[in-house]
Amino acid sequence: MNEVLISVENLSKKFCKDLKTSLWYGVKDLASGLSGNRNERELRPKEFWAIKDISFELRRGECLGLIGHNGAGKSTLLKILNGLINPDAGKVTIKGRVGALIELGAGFNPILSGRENIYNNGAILGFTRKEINEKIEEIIDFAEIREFIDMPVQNYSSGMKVRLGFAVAAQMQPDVLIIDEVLAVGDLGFVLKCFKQIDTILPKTAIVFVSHSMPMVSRICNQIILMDRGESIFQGEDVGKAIDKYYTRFVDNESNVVFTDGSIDLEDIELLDTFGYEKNIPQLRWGDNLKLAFKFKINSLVAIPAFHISIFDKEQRPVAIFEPNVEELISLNDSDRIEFIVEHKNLQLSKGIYSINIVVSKMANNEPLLRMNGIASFQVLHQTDTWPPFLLKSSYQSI
Ligand SMILES: Nc1ncnc2c1ncn2[C@@H]1O[C@H](COP(=O)(O)OP(=O)(O)OP(=O)(O)O)[C@@H](O)[C@H]1O
Repeated sequence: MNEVLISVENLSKKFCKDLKTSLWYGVKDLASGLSGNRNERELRPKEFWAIKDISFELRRGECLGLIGHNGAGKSTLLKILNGLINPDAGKVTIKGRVGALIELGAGFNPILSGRENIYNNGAILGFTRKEINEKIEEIIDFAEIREFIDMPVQNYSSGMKVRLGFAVAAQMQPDVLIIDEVLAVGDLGFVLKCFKQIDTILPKTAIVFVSHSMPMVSRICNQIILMDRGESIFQGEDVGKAIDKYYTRFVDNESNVVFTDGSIDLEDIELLDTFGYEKNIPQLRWGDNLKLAFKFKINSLVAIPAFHISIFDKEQRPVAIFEPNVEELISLNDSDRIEFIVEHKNLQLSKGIYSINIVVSKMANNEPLLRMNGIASFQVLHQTDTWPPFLLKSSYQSI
């Protein structure tokens, strides 16, 4: 087994909601610090735990994902790991060189050029000028900002700052690499390059990665801490389960009309032949048939409608679309309602929660009549924790 590079024991950090009180506590702590602060594990009025009792160990070759909603304490934990702030209680032990990409542009001196900043940051990481000289061309190439390398960093775009930051942090081959949400501002080409670089350095590095993008987290992390109000509410190597838990905190059952010309309204949608319910969300088992019953009310329809029904995952990425109807479902003069069932057999969406959007348009020219998001949600059940949107029924035979 590889050596432990990061060891965190019962780490806690409290903050105060009010600046004045915070300053007063600061003075008091300073005084009591001299005689030994005995209240470090207790909260005083207006204080709260930004980090509470977090413990973990990370070895070379491992990548820990820190996930949780806004304000959960992820960045605070990273800042403690990076030595930017001190914890109130607990202990952090880090071995080796630490590369960190924390806040956009943090760690850069804005009035210095990109090149000068590379030397500065390299020196902070503990490299000699000679070592940096050997690496600098690679860093500039990796960041793809050669044209701008002698321009002050304050004039860089946010993507350029991240490119430079990541290039320095990753090319210097640190033992520990700390990455906060920053990759979110890089363009796709750069993000792909970063992932490739992370894959290359990971065997020799321990990485702590904070992100709100679960596809990114599942792509690189082999263990997760799910945080909520400073505490770890899930911790372990079951990345799929952690992501599941993260998502179920954001179930949204509100449907909304994005566009309507008033000619047709959705009256009802129902999932048929469901397996069960959890918190009002109908459940299906993987491999079941997905059967949706729609009821529309016609107000003043003059054209034959086509129905485009699509399925979105929890990240609001479209994962599938039903073929639209090519024939009219009812002759328009017959009724003031359109009711139909649409069915897809043998659902192979992997486990997780999905939502449904619908667009009703004129069949002849696709002109929209009604567009609604989140008209229904459903959950697919399966015993294996998989992340990709499809789990394909498969058979294997040896040849
Ligand atoms: N210097 C500070 N003084 C007081 N409160 C702070 C300070 N820094 C952070 N906090 C508070 O600590 C809590 C945790 O913040 P933190 O930035 O760690 O959350 P996060 O999980 O990184 O959130 P996000 O997903 O939004 O980046 C928040 O309630 C925040 O307001």
